Amino acid sequence: MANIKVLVGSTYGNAKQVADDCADQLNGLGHNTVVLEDPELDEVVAEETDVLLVCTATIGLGEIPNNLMPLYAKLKDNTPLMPEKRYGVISLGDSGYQNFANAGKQMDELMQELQVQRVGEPLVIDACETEDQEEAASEWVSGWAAQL
Ligand SMILES: Cc1cc2nc3c(=O)[nH]c(=O)nc-3n(C[C@H](O)[C@H](O)[C@H](O)COP(=O)(O)O)c2cc1C
Repeated sequence: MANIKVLVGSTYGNAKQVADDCADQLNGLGHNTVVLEDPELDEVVAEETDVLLVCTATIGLGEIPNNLMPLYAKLKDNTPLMPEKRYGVISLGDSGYQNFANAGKQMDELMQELQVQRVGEPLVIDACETEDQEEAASEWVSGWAAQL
């Protein structure tokens, strides 16, 4: 079973809610999952961290939410390579905006840069089209967790 850190990027609470539900689900499957609302670099690079699950909304003009931005900047600056870790991405957005789900794309690119191994395809949840975001995430997590 894996030690999973959920890296949340949330302004209004949607992504946080999805992250909490996913953590419950993963813990129910026997994993050790912790949701980090203000993730620190140390917690992410820690040896005991096996898997990173990014769960972020997009804000502003396609930006990473304020609570996740410090980690993004530190990872960019320090570029700690983590080829032994795995990750997945849940990206919340609204296709009514120009830079649809851009924060999830940025986090995905960063993880690739840091050589973290991606598990599965990122899940993109469009607020315009998805009535039940938690349910969409839950279905995705089932498939994702099976690949861990
Ligand atoms: C002021 C504002 C700006 C937003 N900008 C974008 C954007 O550029 N791209 C996008 O895909 N979604 C954008 N969204 C939609 C949010 O990502 C979406 O509503 C998400 O579910 C919010 O999650 P949160 O409650 O965790 O912050 C924006 C929403 C607001 C309120």
